[in-house]
Amino acid sequence: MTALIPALPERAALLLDFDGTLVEIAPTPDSVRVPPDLPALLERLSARLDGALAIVSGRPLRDLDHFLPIPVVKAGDHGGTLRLAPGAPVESPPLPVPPAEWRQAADDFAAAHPGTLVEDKEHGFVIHYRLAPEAGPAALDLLSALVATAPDRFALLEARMAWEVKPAGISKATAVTALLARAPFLGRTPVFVGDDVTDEAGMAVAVAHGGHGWKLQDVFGDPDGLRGWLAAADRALAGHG
Ligand SMILES: O=P(O)(O)OC[C@H]1O[C@H](O[C@H]2O[C@H](CO)[C@@H](O)[C@H](O)[C@H]2O)[C@H](O)[C@@H](O)[C@@H]1O
Repeated sequence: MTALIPALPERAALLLDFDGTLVEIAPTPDSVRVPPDLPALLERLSARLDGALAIVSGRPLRDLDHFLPIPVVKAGDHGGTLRLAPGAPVESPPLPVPPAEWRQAADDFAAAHPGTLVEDKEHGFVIHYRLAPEAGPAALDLLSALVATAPDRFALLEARMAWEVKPAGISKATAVTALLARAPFLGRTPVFVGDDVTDEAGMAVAVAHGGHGWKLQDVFGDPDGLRGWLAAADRALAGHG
């Protein structure tokens, strides 16, 4: 696999998904393990790319700050939020909040389906069924019925062993488009790496800008393979490649 991995293009901009890409999938959202040397590696790479490295995730920014407490560009909430630097204002279009009854219905669902759990986001929520796979179809039925009552405002997103209610009209394409329009990303060759269907919109924008959309499993195999490649890119950019 390693021999086939492409090199980082000249004057690249790196756009990296988090769950399942930079870190291995864990049983629950809170139990993700970040390798101790990953934050420093990402911070170094960002500096070597003049800041043109962004984490582009479905997670809220607060989660990204918790797992990666480093000053790199972060886009969260599947394109709903963007922050160019720590302490910088969070850029976000006006987004709807799901009705309280929807959120209550998700709690009721979790109570009735042991092993499932509900993850809250400011403008949506997720039903995770990784620990109760048999509940996946029922979660889909519930959430698609809810979203069908307000399709102009909300959309249902399939994630890995999870279904998410999120605002309609935003995606990782939103975040990547916004980033590539401004410095330090503007004019660079974007490389988006992700593992999930939710990443495909971001990959498509990178390709449309003359760059690459790399599916983790196809190019790197697993997050460990990607981290090794990032470390090699770091050494190459430092002139020790
Ligand atoms: O865009 P990403 O950074 O890939 O985030 C996508 C979602 O990831 C998280 O859920 C997934 O990862 C969990 C931890 O490994 C796993 O337990 C779960 O089954 C996966 O679906 C996160 O919880 C979501 O908020 C993100 O949208």
